[in-house]
Amino acid sequence: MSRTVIRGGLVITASDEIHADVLIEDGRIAALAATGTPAAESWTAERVIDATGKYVIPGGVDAHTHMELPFGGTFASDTFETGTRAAAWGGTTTIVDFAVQSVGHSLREGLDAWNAKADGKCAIDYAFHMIVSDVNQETLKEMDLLVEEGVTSFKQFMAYPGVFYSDDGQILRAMQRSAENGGLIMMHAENGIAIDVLVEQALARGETDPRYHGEVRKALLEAEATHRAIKLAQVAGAPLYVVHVSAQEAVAELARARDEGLNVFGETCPQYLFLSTDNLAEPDFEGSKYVCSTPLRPKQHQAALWRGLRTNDLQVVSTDHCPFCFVGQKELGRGDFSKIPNGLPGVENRMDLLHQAVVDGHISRRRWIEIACATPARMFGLYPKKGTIAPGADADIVIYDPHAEQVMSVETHHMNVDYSAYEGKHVTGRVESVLSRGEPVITEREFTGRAGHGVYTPRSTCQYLL
Ligand SMILES: NC(=O)NCCC(=O)O
Ligand SMILES: [Zn+2]
Ligand SMILES: [Zn+2]
Repeated sequence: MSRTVIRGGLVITASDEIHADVLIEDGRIAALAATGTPAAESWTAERVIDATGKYVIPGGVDAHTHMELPFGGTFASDTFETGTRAAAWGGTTTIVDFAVQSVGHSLREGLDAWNAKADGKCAIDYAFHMIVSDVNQETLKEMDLLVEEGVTSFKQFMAYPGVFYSDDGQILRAMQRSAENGGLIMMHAENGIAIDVLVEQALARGETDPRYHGEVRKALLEAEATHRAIKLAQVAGAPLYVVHVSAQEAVAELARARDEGLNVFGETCPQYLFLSTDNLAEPDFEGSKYVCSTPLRPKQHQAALWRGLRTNDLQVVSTDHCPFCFVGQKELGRGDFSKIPNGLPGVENRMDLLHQAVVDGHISRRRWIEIACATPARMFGLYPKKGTIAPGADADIVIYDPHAEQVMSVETHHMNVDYSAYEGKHVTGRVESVLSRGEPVITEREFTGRAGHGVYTPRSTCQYLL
């Protein structure tokens, strides 16, 4: 039996903060005991990690990543190998990525393809949601099978007509199915049909710069789609999780639905909390680095997002990590913002940025762990294996130095992308060491993991329903 003890740290979970030692046996947490007590002192182990003065927190659960996603004629630049290694550097020990059903193909074909991309490559554990792009009778039957085997959430798009888009009828059918089989529909809520009209009109006026991406993808069209998705879910009697919420008007729709007692949930991302349309307006095509959908919003939307995270009208912060290099990828949209591949890098930055939110007073330490670890694990059927520090849980643990100072930069990050969305940002706090199922993946700021350590992790259904 292999044993590790982590001594002297402040153990933080979504519910508690205690000075405790943590005993790990064979990759799982075996026990916690208050530091200095006879019980803790009696533990012996081959590996002892001194966490004095540090936080001992659950590994992050990033429930929204896109490694190698095909988009706009190119592929997201992080592979499962590079992306999960970068995630580990940033204190994330589980990702839930999106397998894609292409139109005319089955869900199974998409899932098999994504399994093949990830198999043997990942440094940390991983699971899959399924993007449903082609709702038909076969797809609906396949959804039942996928839920049974641990792919329990399905993303649909009200945006991107002709690519991932589903109409209201297709959405309603998938929601009705998920009401029966226990799956959770994740919605990209933007009115893509209306947006495409505005894109065409903007380009006809010669408005081709990246900043127009933010102007045509209007907050009202995010709010309208969010409202419609909520009503469709209500008709179907299904729970709903709205991804990458960025507009204050969309937060208001979620808050109203939750006040009515509906099982409606919302996720936002660090880019909406820390970046804005000011970035999209950067000159010399630099704004393309910040093109994602939903788009970055004017700064005043950020207050509503922080408030939503405090009031639990928003429950999760994921990255929507979908990196494209500036050179050769974002550049595809020079002269036409609609051709810029959509997405930002961030899988390595999330835990640190949210710790900075603690330092800045936006959220408490326990809320940091709740929105970044515990709730995503519960929302997507991974709890308590993932997302907490408790006996029986996987020993996915981060030793976090809350006093270290760092400056985020492409020069020092590990993501396979040629820019940082947070270049030059000063952050207090840094990951020092990371264990994945008890194995050291980052050891005092050295990568000690390996491709293939991470395993596919089937999920149960949502554990967060009212
Ligand atoms: N968000 C984004 O811009 N790219 C990834 C695809 C998606 O999540 O819609
Ligand atoms: Zn989306
Ligand atoms: Zn996404």
